[in-house]
Amino acid sequence: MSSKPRALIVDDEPDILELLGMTLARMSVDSVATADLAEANRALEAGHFDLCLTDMRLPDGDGMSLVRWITDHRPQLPVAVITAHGNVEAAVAALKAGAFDFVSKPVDLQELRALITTALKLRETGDDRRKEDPDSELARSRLTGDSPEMRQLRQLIGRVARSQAPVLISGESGTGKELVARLIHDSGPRASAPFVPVNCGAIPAELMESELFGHRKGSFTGATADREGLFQAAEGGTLFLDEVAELPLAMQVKLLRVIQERSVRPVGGREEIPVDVRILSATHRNLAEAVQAGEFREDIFYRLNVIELPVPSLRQRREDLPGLIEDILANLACRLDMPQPRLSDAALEKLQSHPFPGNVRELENMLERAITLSDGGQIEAADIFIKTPTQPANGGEGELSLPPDNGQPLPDFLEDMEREAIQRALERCRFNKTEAARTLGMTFRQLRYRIKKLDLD
Ligand SMILES: Nc1ncnc2c1ncn2[C@@H]1O[C@H](COP(=O)(O)OP(=O)(O)OP(=O)(O)O)[C@@H](O)[C@H]1O
Repeated sequence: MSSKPRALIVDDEPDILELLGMTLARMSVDSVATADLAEANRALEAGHFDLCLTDMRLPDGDGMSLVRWITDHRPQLPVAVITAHGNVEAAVAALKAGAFDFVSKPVDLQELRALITTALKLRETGDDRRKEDPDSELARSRLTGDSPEMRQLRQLIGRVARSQAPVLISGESGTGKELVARLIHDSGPRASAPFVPVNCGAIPAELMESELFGHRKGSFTGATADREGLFQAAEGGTLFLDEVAELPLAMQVKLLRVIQERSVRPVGGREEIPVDVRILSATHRNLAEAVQAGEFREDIFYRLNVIELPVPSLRQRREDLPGLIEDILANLACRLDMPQPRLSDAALEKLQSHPFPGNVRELENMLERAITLSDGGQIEAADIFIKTPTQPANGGEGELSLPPDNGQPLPDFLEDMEREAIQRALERCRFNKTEAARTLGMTFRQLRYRIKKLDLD
């Protein structure tokens, strides 16, 4: 691809046309300036473009109709909109309609340059193979499953990977939400920059601001040096907010500001630091319900949920089970440096009749346990241990007993009891951590911490 990239600019304000044209020229991009929709359409019909920048309000109509036309007829052409300052609705509507990004007036040159760079990267990766096959090899190799649900998910991933719009990945625990987020990052123009996952439920509320936005030396006890936050660590790449429903309300407000301004202010700092980060988030909860319950702010929900990507549960795609088992056993065998065991028919049947409330993660745990129990090259039904609410790990719902008189140190015994109580609660609540935390009389955050500490995940 040796020829210079070409951009189409659509705006009726001569000053903006000039600014955009000059910025593009400095980045070695040729541009064609048009002042209204009719002219833009003629240009699109006549030639090839690698990027389109359009104003929202045009003399003969709405920039949105151009976004829709391009999405339908030129899906490989990244189109970005120029919105009036503070018009969040217009920006969100354009992203939903297929715009890959937006820039607001007055146009910030640094932001504009970052946008153009990302769009041009799409040109480099948008080869013909990808055009014909959105269900890419990369996605197939990582996300196992040939069910229609899985194929559709992979196609959606391919599509949203090209956009810069925030995506909310929803689905039950263990369905593969983090895997999906990584795939969106790795299949898009930000792949060579960092992917930074943040578990919003695991960071103590009082540290969250400094973790996300960084801090200046001396801003609080223990801040012995300047430290950059996770937003800056993800510069040019993707920040993945896992368990986003657990973000405290005060942090939601701060996050909204960062998304809107595209800059962060470290704790104790006065300056704003511009950041170019795409935000993906995930939740196993129904965020719309959390908004209704007053636990999640509607404005931030609206900004994070520009595109919703639901990940199906294992129950919704049972036909994928044999393929998943095969892949997981192959991975485990490789990790444990042993030949890949086979699964007896009875063992497969046993797995097929289980509802898998903990989804793929539960299947992985079950097979890992089975592999260590099985002797020889075959996993039998007896090696598959299915925990049900009525048949917990220790064989019965009995009382937790006193320490055995075997000299076990008390702290170890207490830790065992804690582990057992948490495991039972999780099983009773079908691995819904929020619910389990409630029955244990602790906050979700505390439970996440204990699970991590006790290595229960
Ligand atoms: N379709 C799939 N193919 C292969 N592996 C999968 C698939 N889906 C999930 N996994 C595996 O299952 C495990 C759980 O996935 P992941 O951590 O992405 O789930 P999650 O939805 O983010 O869970 P949680 O909500 O509990 O954080 C991972 O080890 C992941 O690699």
